[in-house]
Amino acid sequence: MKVLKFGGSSLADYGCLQRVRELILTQGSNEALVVLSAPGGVTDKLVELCELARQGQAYEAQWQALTERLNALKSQVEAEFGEAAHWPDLAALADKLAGVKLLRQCPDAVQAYVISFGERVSVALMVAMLGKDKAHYLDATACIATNDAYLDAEALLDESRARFSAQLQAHRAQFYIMPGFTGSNSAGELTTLGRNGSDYSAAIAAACIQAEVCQIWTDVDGVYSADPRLIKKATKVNRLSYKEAMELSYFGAKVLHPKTILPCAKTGVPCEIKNTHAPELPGSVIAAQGGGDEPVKALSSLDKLAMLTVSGPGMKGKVGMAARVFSALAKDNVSIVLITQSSCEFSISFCVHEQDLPLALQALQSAFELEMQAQLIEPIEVRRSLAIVTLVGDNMKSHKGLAAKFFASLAQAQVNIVAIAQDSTESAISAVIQGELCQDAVKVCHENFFTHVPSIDVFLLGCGLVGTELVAQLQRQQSWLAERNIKLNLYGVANSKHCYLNEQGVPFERWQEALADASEGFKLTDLEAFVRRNHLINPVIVDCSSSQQLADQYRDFLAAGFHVVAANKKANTSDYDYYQALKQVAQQKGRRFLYETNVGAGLPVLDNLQLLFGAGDELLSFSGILSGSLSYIFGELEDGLSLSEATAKAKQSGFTEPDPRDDLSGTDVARKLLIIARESGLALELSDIEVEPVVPEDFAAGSSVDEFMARLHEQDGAFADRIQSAASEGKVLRYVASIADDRCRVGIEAVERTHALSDIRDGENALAILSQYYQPKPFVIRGYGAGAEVTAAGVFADILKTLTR
Ligand SMILES: NC(=O)C1=CN([C@@H]2O[C@H](COP(=O)(O)OP(=O)(O)OC[C@H]3O[C@@H](n4cnc5c(N)ncnc54)[C@H](OP(=O)(O)O)[C@@H]3O)[C@@H](O)[C@H]2O)C=CC1
Ligand SMILES: N[C@@H](CC=O)C(=O)O
Repeated sequence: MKVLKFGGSSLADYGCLQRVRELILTQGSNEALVVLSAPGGVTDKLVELCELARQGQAYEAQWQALTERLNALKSQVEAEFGEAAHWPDLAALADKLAGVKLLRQCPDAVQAYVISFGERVSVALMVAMLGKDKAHYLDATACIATNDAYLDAEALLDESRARFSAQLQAHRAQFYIMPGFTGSNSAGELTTLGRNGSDYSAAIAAACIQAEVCQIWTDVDGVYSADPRLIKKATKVNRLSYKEAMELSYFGAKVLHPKTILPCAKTGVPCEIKNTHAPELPGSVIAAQGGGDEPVKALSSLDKLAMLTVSGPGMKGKVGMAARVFSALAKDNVSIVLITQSSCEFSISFCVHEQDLPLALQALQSAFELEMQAQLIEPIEVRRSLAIVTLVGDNMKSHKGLAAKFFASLAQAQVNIVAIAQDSTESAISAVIQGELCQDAVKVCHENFFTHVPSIDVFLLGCGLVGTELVAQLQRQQSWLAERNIKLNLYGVANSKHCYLNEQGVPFERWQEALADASEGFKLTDLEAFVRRNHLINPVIVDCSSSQQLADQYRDFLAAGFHVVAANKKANTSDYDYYQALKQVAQQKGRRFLYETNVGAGLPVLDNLQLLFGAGDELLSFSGILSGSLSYIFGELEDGLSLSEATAKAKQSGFTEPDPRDDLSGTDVARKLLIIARESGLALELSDIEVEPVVPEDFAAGSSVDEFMARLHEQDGAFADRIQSAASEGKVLRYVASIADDRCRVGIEAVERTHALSDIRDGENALAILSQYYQPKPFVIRGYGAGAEVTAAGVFADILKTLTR
């Protein structure tokens, strides 16, 4: 025989009742024992009425409304099925409430009687709907034997088994319909099994009759990998072990009452969670073997907790202290959710439900009064508003690194861990955290443990030449990314005046219009709020501006939990302390600071240097052409173009800096050389680089970019002479950067036509690195070192690197 249990949400109105009737009838000619909760909301209302009556307040109007609701259901059922419902005695219930109001007292036994009324109503209605020839009203008080706790009774399985057997034999029927939530003590008085105790009733029944299955019908598809109200991407878990289900329900999973599993586990009856509204879907099966290879099945969270710490010199090495702590709490019926003890035995910490905190404190203070007076025990420390996040999975024991991943995920969510606990079977690992961060913690942990598509959440600052090309590449590469199982979201774009953020992602087709319409400029606090609101776990700020003001904020970006990807060279060429600080804060925060495009645009220059020098190599000397624009300009000069014409063409081709004076002054090359020097271990400042500008410093100063470009032809003559004179010696001019003998220099050099650098033009860069390992022939990198496309591609590659640590 099967046991089927239907919860309150499945019985809320007449339509629901009909659906349940049909589901029962799908059993065909098979017998079934059906356990029913009260119609949705009825038990809560009865509890409220009891409380109002106990306080001597008016409850009558609400009572009236409740009885009207229930009587309306009864009339509907009787009219439809022509069968009189075996209606519970509402008048007796009204008398009880009146008595409570008169006495201003509500003994537990009375309360149990009142609040269990709804279940009897459900059963009366369902028996009438199924017909008395088929269905029998199975009296739960005659079947479930419990202890004397009227409001949170424990079932006595052996005695209940005998009672069930007798009752089923005495009343033969196809369907036994039994009210959930109730039993009776040895005196025959009605007891209740704790809130939502109907699941427990069903499990007890299933265990007692050794049912083939205990089906819990509810309003969700089964047990989820996390609370689906919190986590949109939560998925149904098909199969769990009893242990996994117990851990989950104990630590907050709402779908099952914690006490439900034990009777099933004891007798090996499988338990199945199914959705009344989608009965065709397979539910979640809970059985002896959880099955599946996944190490973590689900995660749950429990909030509104407080942690108490008992500590002091009197604790250390003293036998029986823990026992005294816990028996003091047990005496007052305080349930302990989680316990941890310091390894030096100096303190014991444990969590209780916040509602139990006053009782727990009082119990401990009176138990340790003398020790406290003697200062052997310190005043009990209390931390309120805590939560527990728990990972559950039987297979965790055979996998390494899960705890590390769990704690790293909590760190990623910026959550501080207050305490941790793991049971010795390694089926559950729990962290106590601040309650207000519980949702963040669950979201990040779920993303890391269950979402197998890693995501990168990009905010692009600077949408000029490089930034615009980057957006185009992000759009173009979406399917390439999807094939590689990567979700790359562009959530924000900003220029110097506007910042556009969109929780659905920036629309690729009209991002420029959206940005132009945005009213506010970029503020880090807005991005932080956005990330928090949307629970993003891999946010990346991409700087494709040349703004010093943004570069100065990288430390804050990293500290706020963003990765930083920079095409902008200004942070790495700020003072050396800042350059160092950025690396440190990135390391501390577990975030990446990536800037491959700072030197050689898309060429893999800095990655290679970091690999070489990170593996113990040492730089001996360096020489190369580091400027795409100057490589282009000097090549064009060789072909007969003037300096002003060549510069205009370089600018048009996207090789120059936003302000071409940065190139012609040698500053941009000096920045790149400084970065190479720093990456090689030299603690230099920008002022340490000797710079020979292409055009005199005073010529470049004080005008706008347009004015400068308009006047540049004034330098054409002098430059033509220089080219001419080099040519007469069979040489060409190149803008060369070098590090040799602790001297860093950038400037114009006349090189033989046979020299390797004479060939470098058209925007190409070339770098020759002579090192301990690479000598006498240098390690050489060559390729296009400027231009929107290669630079954006380099930025793109850096963005992808944020997925790896
Ligand atoms: N071109 C190349 O080959 C390479 C370039 N780079 C680097 O890439 C960066 C971008 O170059 P490029 O695209 O040519 O520059 P652009 O001048 O074309 O674009 C710069 C962008 O940055 C924006 N911006 C400026 N200040 C801010 C701010 N405070 N907040 C947000 N956005 C801001 C500008 O906004 P607005 O339009 O409102 O002024 C503009 O959108 C530079 O640092 C450059 O050195 C690196 C390697 C190679
Ligand atoms: N303006 C720069 C662009 C890359 O950093 C150059 O000319 O190389």
